[in-house]
Amino acid sequence: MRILTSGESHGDSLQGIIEGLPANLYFDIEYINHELKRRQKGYGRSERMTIEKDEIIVLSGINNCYTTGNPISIMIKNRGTNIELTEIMRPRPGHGDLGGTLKYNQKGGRNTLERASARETAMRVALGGICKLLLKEFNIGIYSHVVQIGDIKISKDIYNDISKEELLKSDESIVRVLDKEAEKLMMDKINNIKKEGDTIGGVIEVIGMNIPVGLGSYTSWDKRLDGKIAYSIMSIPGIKGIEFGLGFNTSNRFGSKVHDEIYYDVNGYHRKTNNAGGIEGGVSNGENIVFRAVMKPIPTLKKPLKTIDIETKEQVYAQFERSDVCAVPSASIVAENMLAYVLANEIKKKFGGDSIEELKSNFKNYIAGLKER
Ligand SMILES: Cc1cc2nc3c(=O)[nH]c(=O)nc-3n(C[C@H](O)[C@H](O)[C@H](O)COP(=O)(O)O)c2cc1C
Ligand SMILES: C=C(O[C@@H]1CC(C(=O)O)=C[C@@H](OP(=O)(O)O)[C@H]1O)C(=O)O
Repeated sequence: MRILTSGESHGDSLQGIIEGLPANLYFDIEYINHELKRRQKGYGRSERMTIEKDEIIVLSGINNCYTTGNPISIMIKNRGTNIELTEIMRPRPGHGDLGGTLKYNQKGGRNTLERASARETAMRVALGGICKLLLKEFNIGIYSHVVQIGDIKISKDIYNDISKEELLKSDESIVRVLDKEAEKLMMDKINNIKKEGDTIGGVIEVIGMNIPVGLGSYTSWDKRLDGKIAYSIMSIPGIKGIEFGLGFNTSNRFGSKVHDEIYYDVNGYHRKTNNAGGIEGGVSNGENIVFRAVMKPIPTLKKPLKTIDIETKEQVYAQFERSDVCAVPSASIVAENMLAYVLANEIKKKFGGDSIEELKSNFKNYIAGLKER
């Protein structure tokens, strides 16, 4: 399976293609549009999110609401196109403006901004939403929540014992946080930072549930599941790091307090802890896949940082255009859908099949075989 996106932030539309989905999968447009709505929410976003009403238009690959096995192409119309697209001569530190201008031999940063912008992540969520539809056929669910904004953290380390029902409640919070007290503090923080003309980042946690053992492989470096997930998550604009399970905290514990001991009962192998975040040796181990990712503060500051005018080489202040102050909650939805893409790809790779019926039958055989092992 593969996905491809195109389109500029303030152009007519975003376009996307997904290739390799099995035939006969119910193509639930409402579900995909709901994912798009979830990405548009979040405290600290700019007025652009009140202008955009992200919905997909299907161009090809679907017949009577079912996939055909053909590549699927979709489009999302941009509404926020009526701004003056001035050249960016005062590149913003932290954004792609300067690097893109130099690399592509441009006059300024406009063409870079248009594509480096996280507007593109709307299409990724639509394509990832299609992947979520495939995963739902296997009862695999992907959830997320925000665990930190600036220096405000949720009070409880909950990744090990949280239920799907609890996680779904993050959709009810405008910061996507499950801790009411932290929610208030985070909103205050975002308000204060906005008043100061500054921006703020944070940390998200993403959890994949009901993952079968055996996705990914250690046989070659580029087949490792954690590597593939890390790549997809690090590709989200603004994401600066990812850790699986106990992650960076494995460094300050002994092995006996890190590795998840193995047990067996009528349901097969299982663990009582999940410090590995569901992946060992580059292969899913049947526990939840759990990772956290950190997003840096938004680079466009109302009170701008120093930069150089590309034309005059004078020391000036960076350009300011309408901008988010915090987009961490939205990034968590993008991350969910990037994970969906990686997992759907792995399911397709491991179980094969050109129709959903064939894929499910192969999956069922594998799961039945595991019970005898
Ligand atoms: C959902 C989302 C919304 C964003 N909104 C803005 C924004 O309004 N202004 C901005 O300067 N950066 C915004 N960013 C972040 C930039 O796109 C990002 O920092 C930039 O592309 C450079 O990131 P990189 O160095 O990680 O590639 C947003 C990111 C995401 C994921
Ligand atoms: C448009 C989206 O995010 C945009 C991402 C973004 C950036 O620089 O990354 C800059 C802003 O765009 P604008 O300058 O038009 O206000 C955000 O609104 C979106 O998430 O759909």
